[in-house]
Amino acid sequence: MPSIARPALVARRRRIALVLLQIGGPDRLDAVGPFLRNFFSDPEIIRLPGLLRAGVARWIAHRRTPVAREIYRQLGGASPILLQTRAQGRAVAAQLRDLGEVRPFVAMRYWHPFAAETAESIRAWQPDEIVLLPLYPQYSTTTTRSALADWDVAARRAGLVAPTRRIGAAPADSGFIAAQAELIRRAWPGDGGRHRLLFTAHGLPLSIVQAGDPYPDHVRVSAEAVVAALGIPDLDWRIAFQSRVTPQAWLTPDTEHEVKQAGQDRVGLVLVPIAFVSEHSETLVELDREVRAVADAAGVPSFIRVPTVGVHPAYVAGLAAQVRRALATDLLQEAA
Ligand SMILES: C=CC1=C(C)c2cc3[nH]c(cc4nc(cc5[nH]c(cc1n2)c(C)c5CCC(=O)O)C(CCC(=O)O)=C4C)c(C)c3C=C
Ligand SMILES: [Fe+2]
Ligand SMILES: [Fe+2]
Repeated sequence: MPSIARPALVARRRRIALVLLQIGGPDRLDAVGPFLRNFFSDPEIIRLPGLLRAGVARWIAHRRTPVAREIYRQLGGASPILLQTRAQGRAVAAQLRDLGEVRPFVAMRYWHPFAAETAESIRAWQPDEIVLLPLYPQYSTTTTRSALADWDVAARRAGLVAPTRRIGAAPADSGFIAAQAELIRRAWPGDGGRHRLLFTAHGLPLSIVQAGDPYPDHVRVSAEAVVAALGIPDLDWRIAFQSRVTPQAWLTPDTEHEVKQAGQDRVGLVLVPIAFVSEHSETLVELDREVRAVADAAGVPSFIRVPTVGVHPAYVAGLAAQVRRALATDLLQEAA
């Protein structure tokens, strides 16, 4: 018997676009210059009026380009951040299948895929709802607020009309903390020597902190939650800040300073990159090569760098739970 085509009676499943927001990184060496110009043109990063900012951005980017090119050359010419962010998106979406068709998208702040490109792809897919998930455990005006503002412009230009929910920072999210603590336990040396746990977070110019940025407080909240989860009696732990890239005063203590201090104190170091959730130039080059070389020169007896949470099941489960909570929130309530 020939089969007879039947009209589709199945209701269309709820379509949810899950948008992961991240910094982004150059995908080839020639992209390093334009990537840095985008970085320093962000009004949240260089807080000067338009024309002046454009000039300063070009100047700082020009000065930084040779250093950054060398960093990305050591990574094989490109940042691995996009591949990892995509893997995180797939992992979170896979936990949300019962909600409907959840499709992960990535919008990067300073390199492709830009928010404008992602917003166009989302418009073509016509979701019923959109959830914005900034991949910054600690809120900063320079990261979270900048990414959300960038998204808003892109979404308006693309004519996105689907209801949109945004997930806030969760520096003590139980999944993030459990994942980080588990990775530390796994890396902790069993040699009986003296060790110091050093939480290292991306730094911030002091002027931005003095203008009210809550980032250093959030970093402390994350570190204290991890220390509590570890439950190691008399644990020697500290927080430091890395990645100073402009001549202004930045948050202290500086990571390299703390590494030299560990050399003087003759304690081994276990470094935890607490503000990054994937591997990229800041971890693979700055920590694993540059900071490690400082530790060797300072006579630090042992140096261990804990991996970032990546697609750790506890972290992914924590993110999925945040998405569920956001979707269950009344949009009016969210706007309030
Ligand atoms: C004034 C400059 C910068 C501020 C403020 C800043 C804040 C900030 N950044 C991250 C996370 C990442 N930054 C990364 C690289 C990077 N950051 C800056 C400058 C500032 N960041 C530059 C110029 C660069 C490029 C690399 C370099 O020149 O050293 C990255 C890695 C990107 C990649 O390689 O894929 C991340 C991630 C946070 C969390 C943060 C504020 C809290
Ligand atoms: Fe940065
Ligand atoms: Fe850096």
